[in-house]
Amino acid sequence: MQTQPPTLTAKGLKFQSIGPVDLAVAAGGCLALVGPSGAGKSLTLKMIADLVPHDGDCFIDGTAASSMPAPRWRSQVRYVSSEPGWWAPSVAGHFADPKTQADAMKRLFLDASLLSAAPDRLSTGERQRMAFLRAIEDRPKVLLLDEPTSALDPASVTAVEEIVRELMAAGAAIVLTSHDPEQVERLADEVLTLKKATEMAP
Ligand SMILES: Nc1ncnc2c1ncn2[C@@H]1O[C@H](COP(=O)(O)OP(=O)(O)OP(=O)(O)O)[C@@H](O)[C@H]1O
Repeated sequence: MQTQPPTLTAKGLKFQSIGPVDLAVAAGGCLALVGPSGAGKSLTLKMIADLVPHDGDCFIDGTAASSMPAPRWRSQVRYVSSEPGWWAPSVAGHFADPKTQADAMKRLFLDASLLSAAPDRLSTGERQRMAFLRAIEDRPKVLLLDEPTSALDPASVTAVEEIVRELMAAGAAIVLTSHDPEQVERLADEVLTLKKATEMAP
């Protein structure tokens, strides 16, 4: 049960047939968005991150996203896609300070040499773990994890979940999508089920 005021609040989020979605997550909390494929889980995370046009608004510690420039909102609210994009020639080019990643990479079974590699040379699972590390480098207040371990082996899943728990303990508010009910059980303290628009028709 959440006893402190929420870090993240979303009210009336709506994009085409998805929503309206209301939610709230406190510091240290994890809300899981679940539901069938196509129900709008990823789009809801993208609306929260202000990456797609939408109705409704989100608030961080009571301040509306609509009241601040988008870059300021996105510096606090980070969307971690299950299919991350890469823009620099090397993996290292996506970090402010790649040297600080050595310990975390070791924990996630990632060889240090991957930093100097081109992103498209990495395996899907390596890219997913590096994108996760990239997203948490500056410890955003709100982390939106979209199927964060979909391409990972069980040991790497456990290692990523350990880091997620540490971020929560340090005060991050997490919104997670996952098709793995056991992962939802392990990480989330609240669950919000989204339905496909056709299921909601009277
Ligand atoms: N940018 C977009 N514009 C219009 N429709 C979109 C857009 N992105 C996704 N959709 C559609 O919205 C619906 C919800 O997509 P979304 O990716 O949020 O589903 P999801 O619940 O995350 O599914 P999955 O579990 O398969 O990842 C889908 O029918 C999808 O085709």
